[in-house]
Amino acid sequence: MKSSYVIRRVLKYIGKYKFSFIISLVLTLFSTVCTLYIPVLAGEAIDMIVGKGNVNFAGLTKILILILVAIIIGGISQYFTNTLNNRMANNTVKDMRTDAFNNLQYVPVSYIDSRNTGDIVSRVIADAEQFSDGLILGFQNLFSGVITILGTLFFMFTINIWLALIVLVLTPLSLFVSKFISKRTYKYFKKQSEQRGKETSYIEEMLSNIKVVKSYHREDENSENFDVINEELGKDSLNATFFSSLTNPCTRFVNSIVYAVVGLSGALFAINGIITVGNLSASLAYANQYTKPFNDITGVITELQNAIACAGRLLEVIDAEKESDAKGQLPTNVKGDFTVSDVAFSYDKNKELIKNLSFELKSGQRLAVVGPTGCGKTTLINLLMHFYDIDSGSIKVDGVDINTVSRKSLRQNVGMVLQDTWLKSGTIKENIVFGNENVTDEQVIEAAKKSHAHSFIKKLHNGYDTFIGEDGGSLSTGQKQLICITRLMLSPPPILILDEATSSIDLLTEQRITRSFMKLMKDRTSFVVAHRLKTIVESDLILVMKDGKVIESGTHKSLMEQNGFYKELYQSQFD
Ligand SMILES: Nc1ncnc2c1ncn2[C@@H]1O[C@H](COP(=O)(O)OP(=O)(O)OP(=O)(O)O)[C@@H](O)[C@H]1O
Repeated sequence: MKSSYVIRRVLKYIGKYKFSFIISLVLTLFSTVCTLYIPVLAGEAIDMIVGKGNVNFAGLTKILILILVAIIIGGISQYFTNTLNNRMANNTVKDMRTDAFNNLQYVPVSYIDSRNTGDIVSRVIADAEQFSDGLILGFQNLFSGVITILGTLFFMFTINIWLALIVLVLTPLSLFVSKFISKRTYKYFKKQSEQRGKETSYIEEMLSNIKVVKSYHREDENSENFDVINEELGKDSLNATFFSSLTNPCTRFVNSIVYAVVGLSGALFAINGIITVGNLSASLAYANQYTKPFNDITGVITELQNAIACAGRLLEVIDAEKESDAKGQLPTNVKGDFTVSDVAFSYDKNKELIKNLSFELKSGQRLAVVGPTGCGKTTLINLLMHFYDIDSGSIKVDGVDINTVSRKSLRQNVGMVLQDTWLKSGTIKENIVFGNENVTDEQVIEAAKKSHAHSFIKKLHNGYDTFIGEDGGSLSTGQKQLICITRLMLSPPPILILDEATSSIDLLTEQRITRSFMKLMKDRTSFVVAHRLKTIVESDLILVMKDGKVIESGTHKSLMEQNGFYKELYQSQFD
């Protein structure tokens, strides 16, 4: 994404808070002018103290009151500016995060499938956070820095044109030093955060695979790999700290040069009566703080460049193209007749996967899809659910092409139980009633009894009120599937899809799942992706797939009689 485009888009988001933005700018102007005016007042005060017995107390009191007022107004303005800036930056980032998350709900499944989930999460969380930090710093330092430099020069020119010119001539030195330091500091801080990211993901990867690590005796090698990453992080952190700690001494050094030159020339002017002692003192005060805003501005500019890069990554998620959808609706009482005609589909358009797929399933019938791993069973489910668009052919439900109806209208008629179950963190009951909130406790228990989940749920320490963490917590794969089946049992849709759990579940739970799903499937059109063939012998139609193609189809009996791949597969599981 081009920086100019990102800036335009970000300004559009900030535009929503333009009222706060304008107030913040006005308050910054107030606080900076107040701060800059204090040396002038202090100079005037000094000029009122001429010598012993020659002090203008009345004028001095007035000036001291003015200084106090300037300090109070400056302080209050700064407090409100900071509050407004923080609120604006947080709200802008909050709006962008909301847009990104909302857009992710509507992007095609292929968008998520083809990307690293960790990367998407990092864009919405970490990049947004860095963008917010950059924005706050930008709001706070950029405008005030510019006003401080212009204000300082303005006040100095009004005090004495020659002293002001000396400061102006020394400006490039301030610019050069601050640019030199901030460039290097930024470079090493960036390397440090990249390296930190690497170290975090390495630790995460090793801890989440600790059993594999131990079973392959990789402990020592892992420690060595970690040492290399850690060493690199140490070096980058040291460099970053070194350059950032140079900021203060270098700023002071340049300031001291400006201060010394202004002090020396000012003293000569004062001796010759060109300026007063008060004016000299005011000029010295300005010279003393002249370099700081240059540091602030250069720091902010590098920080803003980083923030723009982060905003660009976030905007890519916000702008990701939404899935197109048809407007049509399926009839209200879907029967569940399926006609799949000559369907072709591939994820990678150069690598053919499903071709010439055709079958017909009448309402209430059961279809089982079997075949070796990677043959395209889950892909077929993806197509039936319209998660992916087919390349050619047609899929019709009750005679209506699914391409002509909205995805929601299709999916609300389909209940799915996948191997990767989706459970939210909450109680068992909350997970069962999900999407069906108006049901009673009795209905929940009745559904759980039907799905054979009741017996294990009641043994949990808090029964239906047991809290399960994200992704089912400590429940087994089979138990999670039983909860999902119970969820469907509460109000079963006319079409069902079950991707059977693999060998990771015990035989008893598997039998329970099969029994409960059989109950659910009664009189409903259902698709079962079968891994264990004995569960599908009673299916009305069995599709045997290999390399994306249906190589055999029929009932269990007819397929066994064909003496082909199915028979081989079936026998291999029982021999
Ligand atoms: N999102 C995707 N993008 C690209 N290729 C994919 C994607 N999903 C699956 N594939 C590929 O498509 C082929 C079929 O995969 P699919 O998941 O349908 O197999 P499967 O029969 O369900 O396998 P299993 O029994 O192991 O679950 C495989 O070669 C797989 O690598």
